[in-house]
Amino acid sequence: MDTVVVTDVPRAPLVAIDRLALFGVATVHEALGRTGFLGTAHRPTHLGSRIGGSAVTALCWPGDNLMIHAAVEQCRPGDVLVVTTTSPCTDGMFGELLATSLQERGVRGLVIDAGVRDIAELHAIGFPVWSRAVSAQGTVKSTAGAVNVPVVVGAQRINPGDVILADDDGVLCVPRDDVPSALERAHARVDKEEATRQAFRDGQLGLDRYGLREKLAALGVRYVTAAEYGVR
Ligand SMILES: O=C([O-])CC(=O)C(=O)O
Ligand SMILES: [Mg+2]
Repeated sequence: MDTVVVTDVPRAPLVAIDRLALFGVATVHEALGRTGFLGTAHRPTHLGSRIGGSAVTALCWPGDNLMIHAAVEQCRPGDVLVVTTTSPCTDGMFGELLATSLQERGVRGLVIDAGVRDIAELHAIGFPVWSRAVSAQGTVKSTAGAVNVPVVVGAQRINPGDVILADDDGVLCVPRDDVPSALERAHARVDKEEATRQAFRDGQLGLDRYGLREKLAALGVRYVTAAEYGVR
């Protein structure tokens, strides 16, 4: 591993990130052809939070948060810190003190492929975290790692400067170059969903709206009465 701290990573424009974040994780994931989702392991400490920001990455040794401290210095307003470890770890590598430091730098939240602690205090200061675990287990500050190198979290490779979206549905990575097309496609999807929502309110069924009756027939699904099926 290169033990480096990479500075001055390019970011997407904040106005574009903010617009994308409003759509939410599920919509942007669908708009991108169902890509970018980190998986189900990262759960929010604060239900109801929805954030978007540019990734600053920290690659740490398990049980060692030295590189989180190094990463804090690289954070700018509108960033999201993404922390992972060189081997699996659930220790509470991050808590309210680090969150206070990140908040002071305008960071919007943390995604950590390890544990977090001080949950009550994180709630009190309003700093949202998506983590693999909650754990009081403390850590040391001893081993060199890296800041702002590409990392893999869950199923995704995250490059520093990629856009991270996070809400109650989980965490999504949008490659920085894909932000303009993601915005366009998310808009189109929202318009389509609004038309579908109205149709459902008006009583139309998904079976008819999506042409699924024909699909069921083609798949050989038969309709039988309860009596025919032997239901009393
Ligand atoms: O200090 C640590 O190692 C983690 C923590 O609890 C905090 O940031 O408040
Ligand atoms: Mg603490």
